[in-house]
Amino acid sequence: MYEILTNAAARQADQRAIAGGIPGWELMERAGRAVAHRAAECAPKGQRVAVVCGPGNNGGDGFVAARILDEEGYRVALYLLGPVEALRGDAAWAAGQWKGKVNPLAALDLTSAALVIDALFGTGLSRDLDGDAAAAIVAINAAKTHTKLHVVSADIPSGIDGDSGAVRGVAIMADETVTFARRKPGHLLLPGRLNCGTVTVAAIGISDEIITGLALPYAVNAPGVWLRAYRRPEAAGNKYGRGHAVAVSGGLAATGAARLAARAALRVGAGLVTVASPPAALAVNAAHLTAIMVRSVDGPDGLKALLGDARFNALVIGPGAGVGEATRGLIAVASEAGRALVVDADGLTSFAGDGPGGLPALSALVRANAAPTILTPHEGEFSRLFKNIPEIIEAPSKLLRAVAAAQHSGAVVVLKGADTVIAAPDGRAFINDNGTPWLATAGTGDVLAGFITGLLAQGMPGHEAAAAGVWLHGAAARALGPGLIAEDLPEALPGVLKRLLEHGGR
Ligand SMILES: NC(=O)C1=CN([C@@H]2O[C@H](COP(=O)(O)OP(=O)(O)OC[C@H]3O[C@@H](n4cnc5c(N)ncnc54)[C@H](O)[C@@H]3O)[C@@H](O)[C@H]2O)[C@@H](O)CC1
Ligand SMILES: Nc1ncnc2c1ncn2[C@@H]1O[C@H](COP(=O)(O)OP(=O)(O)O)[C@@H](O)[C@H]1O
Ligand SMILES: [K+]
Repeated sequence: MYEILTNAAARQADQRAIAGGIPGWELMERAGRAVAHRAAECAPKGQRVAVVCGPGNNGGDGFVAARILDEEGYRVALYLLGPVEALRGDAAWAAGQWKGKVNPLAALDLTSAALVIDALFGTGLSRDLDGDAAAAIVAINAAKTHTKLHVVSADIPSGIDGDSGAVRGVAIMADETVTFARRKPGHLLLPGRLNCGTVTVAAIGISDEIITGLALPYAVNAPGVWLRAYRRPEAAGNKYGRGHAVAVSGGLAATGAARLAARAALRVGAGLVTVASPPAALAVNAAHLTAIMVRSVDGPDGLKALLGDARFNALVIGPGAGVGEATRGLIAVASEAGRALVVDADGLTSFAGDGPGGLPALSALVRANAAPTILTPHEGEFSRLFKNIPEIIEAPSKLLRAVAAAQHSGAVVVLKGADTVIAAPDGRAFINDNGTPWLATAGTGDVLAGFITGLLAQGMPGHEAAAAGVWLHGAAARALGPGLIAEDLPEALPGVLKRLLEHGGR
């Protein structure tokens, strides 16, 4: 159930199910029934329900839901955008089954309604809303603010773009969204996710074989997509088998970020962790570290000497590093030494722009390195790094921006935020949904970079390590809740890992 259906893939899935012998009207009947059943759980029988229907198949789902709720004893009023004669195909069939009145959408009356079924637009939304549809949505959202009106959306809240999560002019604020077969990007990406309320996925007869056959490149970031690649410690193993991670420290006044990353790498299971410290900051780092080792490393040459020891197998460079030539040099050394590498924070900004030493230099390093490189930008760093590449910056969704950036750079790109996207250069991507706004606090990004580095040190492949790091970060944050600070996140990991490994994360 982790796969994500784009609008086009949802249409393909419907078509394959129909070709496989389930008539389209039956898919619609099941879709409408699933919406009606969810709605019936939200309000007692006898209540007034307003069903708003659009001109396509999403509207058809609304006609089915209206009929079922009417049969179950609700007082249903149905409103349609446009004339009933304009409905085509399965939607026309569903309208034919509705024996009640069809009111124009402009006549929408929410007085004393307990429920709204939103079936205006689903995956076929193709432009910004205006006119009667926009007015109805504004009225429904406004009514919700001063009554106990419960809104259930069919497939996706109307006005939300299923592929990007963007609001097309105006969009329904739903309490419940019942989608079909699998979630769409718009259920996971902001702002769409905030409009969905609780999302339920109804099966409607589209089989797992159909979904598998579509070879979908996108999935929700859950243990199911990376747990098989996670390396458990071996019964007869030792720390050397679990990798040696290196966090490269900034100068005297900027050492904390690397220590946060180092602590995270250790907690997530790297066998050994070393902070590579500029000589001037050695005493500060040494004074703050216990299980983590510290080594004096003077600039790129010093790092090159350190990496003469092949056991240092994964590095994080960028937190607290400072922007410029020296940081670029460190990244070049790690990359040329063929090490798994997480480039974060100042490491990313050091390659901003497309001049010499800019993004092309970073991409060349990434492509020449057989080990994985992970870039972990937040939106600001992402814009700085890719600002001159229109096909990345102007891609129509956060999902596609991250995918384009991964394909362009050759690196795994973790585009952070409340809806972090983890994209691989082969075009696959995961969207994360277990974050919490309590993560919006200083240093949590350094911890994330450390989690990923620690997983890479243990030999996890790049895309899976990045995805696992993001999920564990979110799970640790949820386990802590309000008041969390970056330092807490690695300390919450043992409980999260225990639940994950013993009960699959539940
Ligand atoms: N057989 C199928 O294909 C199934 C489809 N289902 C439902 O069908 C939906 C997709 O149906 P459609 O492809 O017909 O698309 P929609 O029903 O989402 O909307 C398309 C219709 O809205 C119009 N439209 C698009 N944007 C508009 C705007 N901004 N203002 C005014 N009109 C606009 C289009 O011209 C078209 O008539 C899914 O979301 C799902 O709810 C389900 O019933 C399951 C089966
Ligand atoms: N509202 C939010 N919901 C979920 N996660 C968030 C939210 N805001 C920030 N985060 C997460 O917190 C981390 C912040 O990283 P970053 O911006 O690099 O901060 P810092 O540089 O202070 O470490 C990222 O993993 C990001 O995805
Ligand atoms: K809808």
